[in-house]
Amino acid sequence: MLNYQPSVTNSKTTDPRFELSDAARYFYRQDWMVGTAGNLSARLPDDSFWITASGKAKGELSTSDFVRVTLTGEILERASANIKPSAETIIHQVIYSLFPAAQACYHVHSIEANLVSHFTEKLNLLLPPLEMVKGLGVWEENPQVAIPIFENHLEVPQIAAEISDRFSTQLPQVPALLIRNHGVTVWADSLTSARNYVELIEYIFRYMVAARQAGIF
Ligand SMILES: CSCCC(=O)C(=O)COP(=O)(O)O
Ligand SMILES: [Zn+2]
Repeated sequence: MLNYQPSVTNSKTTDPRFELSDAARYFYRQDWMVGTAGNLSARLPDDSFWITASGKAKGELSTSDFVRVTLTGEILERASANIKPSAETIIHQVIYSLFPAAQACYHVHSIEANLVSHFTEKLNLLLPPLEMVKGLGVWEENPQVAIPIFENHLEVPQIAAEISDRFSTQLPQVPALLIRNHGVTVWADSLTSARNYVELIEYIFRYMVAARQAGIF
């Protein structure tokens, strides 16, 4: 068992579960975490991470709706034995293992993410060269940025293995990936940045759907 001792137990400033719950509520209100959809996590100093428990309504999370797990998926802390970590925890494990600077990993389901996942059959989806792309860390004129797409296998470990395999040889241009017919996952060096990345990428997806309807992109 790894030792993680928050300086003040359940303090809003030190316990990331409060900020994760706030973010989930915000995403729920945007229709990006409808019902139980999506999962959010935050890494702790000992490399374990808090992740949303599986099947919880994301608009009304409390601190007991989280599970603390290791990078290998071992459960360290939970409110009760019947609470399970997100069914997609292994994807968060892969992201934290591949990207040591990642402090948060957010996964949401939006209608637009599912629509744009059909704009190509390839492994990468080209994003429009919008100013918003700068918010994802690409400061180029007319940026040609693509987001990696993965197939939505029934077995989540297969999705995670494909993410791990592909990213081990080719790093993505932006800290985001799309699972076809499923949703987007972003990671960042802070919880605030992860929330911003979700908003930015969802804005870009909304633009792509609207632009396609207008015959632009
Ligand atoms: C209704 S969402 C289906 C499962 C899923 O894709 C998801 O993001 C939520 O799963 P979790 O186990 O994290 O609640
Ligand atoms: Zn999901």
